[in-house]
Amino acid sequence: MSTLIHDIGELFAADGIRQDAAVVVDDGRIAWIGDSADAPAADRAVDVGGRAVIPAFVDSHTHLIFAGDRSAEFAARMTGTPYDGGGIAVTRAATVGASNDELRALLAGRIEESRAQGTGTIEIKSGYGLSVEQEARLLRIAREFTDETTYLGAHVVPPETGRDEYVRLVTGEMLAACAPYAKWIDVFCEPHSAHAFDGDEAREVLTAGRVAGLGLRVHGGQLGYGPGVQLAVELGAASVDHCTYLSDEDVAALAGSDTVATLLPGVEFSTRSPYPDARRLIDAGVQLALATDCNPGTCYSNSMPFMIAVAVREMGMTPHEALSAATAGAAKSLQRNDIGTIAVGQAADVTVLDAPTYLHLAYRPGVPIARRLTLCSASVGCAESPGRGAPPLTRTFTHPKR
Ligand SMILES: N=CN[C@@H](CCC(=O)O)C(=O)O
Ligand SMILES: [Zn+2]
Repeated sequence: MSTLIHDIGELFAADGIRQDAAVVVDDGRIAWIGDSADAPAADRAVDVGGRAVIPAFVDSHTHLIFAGDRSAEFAARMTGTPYDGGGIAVTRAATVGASNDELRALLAGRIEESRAQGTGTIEIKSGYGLSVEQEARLLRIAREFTDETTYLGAHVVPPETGRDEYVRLVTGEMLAACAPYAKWIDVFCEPHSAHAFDGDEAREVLTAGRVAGLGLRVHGGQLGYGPGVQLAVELGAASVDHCTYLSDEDVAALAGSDTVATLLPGVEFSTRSPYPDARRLIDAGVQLALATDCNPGTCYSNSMPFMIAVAVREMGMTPHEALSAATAGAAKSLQRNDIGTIAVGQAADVTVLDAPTYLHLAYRPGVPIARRLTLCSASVGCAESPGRGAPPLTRTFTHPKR
């Protein structure tokens, strides 16, 4: 069934921003893009009333599968207690104690929240199991929701196991149990945390993951300067995430590489830390992504519009750069060329803004204007906010430039 989406006030297309545009979707793919006035006939039509349409956000870094609550840890941070990764053990205990159905329900609810804020593709990491059975269980459940699953057994060293023994487990039996459910392997490479992994340990983890056929991702430069970024580039990781603390050598290595630097501004917001300098990276030619890192410790927000607003306000990104990083950049970090842009042939995964222009993403922080468009064979609609419903597409907008 083909669908015509028309009266698009502003279309954030791969070849530039178009006004008064229309898009035809056929069989889940974008089949035609042009002026609304020239739109061909289709089996059904959706009038978006002058709203802006953008690619659905790609949230390329989340830890969405967990149980428990760490709001008290957040409150303590706001009065000066620094983050060091120690709270991961608290989430582990709650997660291990939750049944499969409880975890499924928690994850489904968080994904529903993400969709209601305009997110299409979501990456999900394990990392709150820290044993063979529990890590495999988390990935099995996450796989029910997304193909973008990441094995993060190397999140922290659990207290009951020695460091060397744990690295052996993560690179051996645990990897074998988890690899069938994972596309990626990740490691928290952070010499500034007693709980995380140093450069040599991270290298062992990533090398073993690569041998098992997994793509590489790295948590690097979150709490201080360290080897994570250089290691990611050297091993050809798809992405190195956080990049809050970067030496000039780190920036130069990223600039000459295919490794995407994924910035996670919700973490700096929620840990009251200095933001990464996105401008420095863009000016050096580094490819950037923006993602939420949604997790119970450093950022319990799955709002991509919020990340865009913070990146623009605090990190020197233009609204265009921030939206591109949250869509095309994040798609690149997942090595996906079918999502993250609006162009003929791409997956028809788009988000409608209750606004005349994408600039409102940063201009109206905290206002729920983004909704992923769902194109089911039976119906067309916008993802609903849990308990609140989607605003109907009845209001119309006139683009400010017209
Ligand atoms: N830093 C490592 N992992 C997460 C935080 C996990 C937690 O504190 O529960 C992050 O990306 O920030
Ligand atoms: Zn993370």
